[in-house]
Amino acid sequence: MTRRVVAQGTFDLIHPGHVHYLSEAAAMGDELHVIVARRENVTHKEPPILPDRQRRDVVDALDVVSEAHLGHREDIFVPIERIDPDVIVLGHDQHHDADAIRDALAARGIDCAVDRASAREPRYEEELLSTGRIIDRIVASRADEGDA
Ligand SMILES: Cc1cc2nc3c(=O)[nH]c(=O)nc-3n(C[C@H](O)[C@H](O)[C@H](O)COP(=O)(O)O)c2cc1C
Ligand SMILES: Nc1ncnc2c1ncn2[C@@H]1O[C@H](COP(=O)(O)OP(=O)(O)OP(=O)(O)O)[C@@H](O)[C@H]1O
Repeated sequence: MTRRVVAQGTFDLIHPGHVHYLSEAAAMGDELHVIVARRENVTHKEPPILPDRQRRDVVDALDVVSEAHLGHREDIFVPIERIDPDVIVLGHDQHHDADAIRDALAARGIDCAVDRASAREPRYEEELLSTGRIIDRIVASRADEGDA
């Protein structure tokens, strides 16, 4: 039987933290499906710079990813019902509560485990493992150039 795994996130500017998360999730099964958040649903932080389709296409092109799907606009469990995964792997810092997701899955009669991935720490001083921090670095560096 094919074991399907689901991972999810915004994936605005891809970095090694994303690669770590997706590789770890892929190793938990045979097929990795990634749900890429719609811009309108990224409300807990700055919205992504890149368009929905571009973020989906880049994630889809990664070797460890079987298929990347743009998320549903209103109901995050619609893609889950369609993909029918064996396990949903939350990112190490994703704000979603694992028990709340387990309860919602049970209420819909979806038999699926919920697990959490590990964090990847920087391996050298300058390594940036956060989209928000990469954008901050770009903005600061361009501002410095403007001052010069
Ligand atoms: C199980 C699960 C399913 C999700 N499905 C969707 C979805 O269908 N559409 C969507 O826009 N976001 C969906 N999300 C939410 C985003 O993937 C994401 O968690 C959030 O909006 C982006 O923030 P993050 O990159 O900090 O995780 C889902 C999240 C989880 C945990
Ligand atoms: N350093 C990291 N180690 C492990 N997983 C990571 C790392 N960075 C991001 N991820 C995971 O990748 C997924 C998508 O991350 P997301 O698109 O929110 O990017 P991000 O770099 O965490 O964003 P930001 O830092 O701007 O909030 C999330 O589940 C997140 O936990």
